[in-house]
Amino acid sequence: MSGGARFITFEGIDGAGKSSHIEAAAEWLRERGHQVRLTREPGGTPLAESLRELFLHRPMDGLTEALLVFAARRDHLRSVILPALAAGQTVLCDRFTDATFAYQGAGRGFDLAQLGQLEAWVQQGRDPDLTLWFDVAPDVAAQRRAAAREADRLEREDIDFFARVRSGYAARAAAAPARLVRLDAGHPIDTVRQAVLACLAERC
Ligand SMILES: Nc1ncnc2c1ncn2[C@@H]1O[C@H](COP(=O)(O)OP(=O)(O)OP(=O)(O)O)[C@@H](O)[C@H]1O
Ligand SMILES: Cc1cn([C@H]2C[C@H](O)[C@@H](COP(=O)(O)O)O2)c(=O)[nH]c1=O
Repeated sequence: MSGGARFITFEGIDGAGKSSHIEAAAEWLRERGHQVRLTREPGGTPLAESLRELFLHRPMDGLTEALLVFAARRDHLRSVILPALAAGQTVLCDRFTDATFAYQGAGRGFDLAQLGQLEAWVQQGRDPDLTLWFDVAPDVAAQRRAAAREADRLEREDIDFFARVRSGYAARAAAAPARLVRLDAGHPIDTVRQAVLACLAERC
């Protein structure tokens, strides 16, 4: 195993296709000697999974959303992510704090400086080493979601909301270009998978 990125997050608007690629990424890394821990946000611990259920299905405002995801993240970090990294594992996480800036920040209009304070307080500098941002047009993502499943509370938001969330990801990518890699998720799924594996080959 080479000594590259070990905390890797997968991001994008709902329906971009990121979850479709995490298992293949894990398999590719395992074949190269990594011990892989797969997890997700909100969630990843019993407490955080309980918060996820509330988050996805109960009505609440943007501040409550932000506080809930950071509470879940605190439990997830201390119980799962940090111990796994300390044990030398590679952590693949389906969403992390970029999602909070994109959804609660750009999507809901929550104050970005306040989100930055929560980020610093909860993470104490532990950012992902690498983030794969699956970028796709909101109308394409909406078609994929409609064909795949029933919408949860967030997925019932309109196209304008997802356009703002997408712009939130673009802003995060512009602010951290060495960490956040944009993949064009509008391509066919096999093409996207090749791009994911090429990125891992370069960075892990
Ligand atoms: N490149 C692609 N082209 C066409 N369909 C795709 C592509 N990638 C994924 N899909 C399909 O789109 C649907 C949504 O994919 P997936 O659940 O991976 O998205 P997601 O970004 O993880 O969404 P969410 O974050 O809301 O869970 C699935 O039915 C999946 O098979
Ligand atoms: C971490 C995080 C997530 N969200 C939103 C994004 C999605 O709509 C859901 C999670 O569903 P998924 O199918 O597991 O992707 O939660 C958010 O708004 N803020 C966050 O910080």
